[in-house]
Amino acid sequence: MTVDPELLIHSDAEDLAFSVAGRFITALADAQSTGGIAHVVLTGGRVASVVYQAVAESPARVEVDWQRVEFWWGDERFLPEGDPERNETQARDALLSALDVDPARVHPMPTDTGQGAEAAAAAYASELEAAGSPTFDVLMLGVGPDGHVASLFPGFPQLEVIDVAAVAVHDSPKPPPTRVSLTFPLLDRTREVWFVVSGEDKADAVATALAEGDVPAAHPKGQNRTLWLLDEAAASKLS
Ligand SMILES: O=C(O)[C@H](O)[C@@H](O)[C@H](O)[C@H](O)COP(=O)(O)O
Repeated sequence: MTVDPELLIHSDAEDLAFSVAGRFITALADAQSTGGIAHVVLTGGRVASVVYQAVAESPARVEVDWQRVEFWWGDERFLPEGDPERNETQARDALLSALDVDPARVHPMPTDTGQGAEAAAAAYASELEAAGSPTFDVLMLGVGPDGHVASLFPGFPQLEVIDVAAVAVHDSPKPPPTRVSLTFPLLDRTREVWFVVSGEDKADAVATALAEGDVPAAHPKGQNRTLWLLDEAAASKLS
């Protein structure tokens, strides 16, 4: 059963980032209090990076046992290890390096070692299965101006894929061109889906998605909650 989206609108990008950081810490602490291990799915992009920084700098981070958090990614730019453009690199620099995480519980999508993005996607699907195909506690998503989420872009065939957990994406309209992404069924295998969106350039995509229009961001729904965590600029086209 999925529930209607909830909107929380913040004055600006900084207020949004600090609010999401606090919510993130609380959600992980709550998940640990009931289930022991918390599973979270990270996203890429500028807004996410600011949120990660705010988490890393928050005094409240001590509320979470970071050794008992499993970190997954919703998508990845398919690049060599350590490439600054990888979502993994961004998350390690802004968040993970500041926390006492268990390296065995950090699951980046494969780097480009010449094996191809299809093999990387299959390997990630296998890693998720080997981990017991967990339901994620929190899945964070940025939203593109075109309404993409993760690396699921409007009009791309990956939007229709429901029989595998992860797919390769080529010719992405957002560089770099080759990516790996979770599919919609995996994005929905989540207790709480959070869309974290800032900026006027996203306002049309936000309004279209919330009106159940034809954009990828209209699809992901949490099993318990779907939160749209916005700043006023991103919410400016909502009636
Ligand atoms: O690999 C990526 O770029 C992200 O996963 C992508 O889905 C991102 O979250 C959105 O494009 C929003 O990015 P911004 O926050 O930078 O606008």
